[in-house]
Amino acid sequence: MIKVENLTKMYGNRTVVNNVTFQVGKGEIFGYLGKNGAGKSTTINMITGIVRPTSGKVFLFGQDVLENPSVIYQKVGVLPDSSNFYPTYSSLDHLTLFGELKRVKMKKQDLYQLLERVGLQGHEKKKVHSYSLGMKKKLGIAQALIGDPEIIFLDEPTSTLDPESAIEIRELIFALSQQGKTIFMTSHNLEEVEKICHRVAIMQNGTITQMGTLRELREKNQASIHIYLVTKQEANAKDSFIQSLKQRGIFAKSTESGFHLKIDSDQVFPEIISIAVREGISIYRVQFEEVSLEKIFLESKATQ
Ligand SMILES: Nc1ncnc2c1ncn2[C@@H]1O[C@H](COP(=O)(O)OP(=O)(O)OP(=O)(O)O)[C@@H](O)[C@H]1O
Repeated sequence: MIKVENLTKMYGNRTVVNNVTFQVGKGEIFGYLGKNGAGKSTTINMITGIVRPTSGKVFLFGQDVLENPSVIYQKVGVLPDSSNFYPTYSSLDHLTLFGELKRVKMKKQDLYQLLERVGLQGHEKKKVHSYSLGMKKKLGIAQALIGDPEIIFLDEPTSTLDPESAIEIRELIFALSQQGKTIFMTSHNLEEVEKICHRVAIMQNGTITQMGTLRELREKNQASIHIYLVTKQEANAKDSFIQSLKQRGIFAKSTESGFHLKIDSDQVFPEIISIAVREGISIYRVQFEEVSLEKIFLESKATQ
């Protein structure tokens, strides 16, 4: 649905997006991460036709955006990094106006439904100057959903939202992807990205330094999965279990409450269970600890 090839943006002598290439498929939630100034918004602005690339290509639905800009407006929704609204207009007024600009015919009922989807029910007729930052963000998301777009770009969709609203918006994003919509979102909230994104790209100083599913990033970064097993076993039975695991090349050591194991892939887990059964080890509790996206992100910074 989205294909970006060698996309570059220079402002004067400064390269703010440098030779970026990626693709996003239908129904995917793609997370674009990076610290402030990394070039995330500039990438979105180039894909959505707001900023002209210095070089490179952008294809949406297989069509070259620079050659055929009309595709952008018809089937694409955008929540920009900052939305400007008319203070004396209500949510209903804004959606009506944006609908007209996008040439989408919407009945009053559709507008109410859209505002309910983003959690603005009860505020439809209130003027925007009385809105909190979070309410303006929700209005921006409603605006992005006008015309039921196939590709939705969301620049920081949950920043400024309270935790409850952020959960609602995450559920909405997830539901949109379940309906086959393609979501490209930026976020600073790594925990959020871990929860909802199918794939991520990490951007640093205009360049993508890591890209893939979380599993791929973990494997690429040789990130181990730590497993803690709680048991009430006698010491000699524990030793025998540890020896069997070591013979299979699995790191294992005894702890006060049981065992600490380290594996590179969860594919090994069924074998661990088989060995435990064979060795007569009763396991009361299992705790997994996987390397977080935050760690990958921080380590990725350290390599620069
Ligand atoms: N119109 C412009 N002219 C000159 N420099 C610009 C312009 N727009 C953006 N930049 C610079 O490009 C760099 C990337 O900006 P961009 O807004 O894409 O970053 P970002 O990753 O979205 O950051 P944030 O998380 O703060 O939104 C920044 O250093 C910014 O100052």
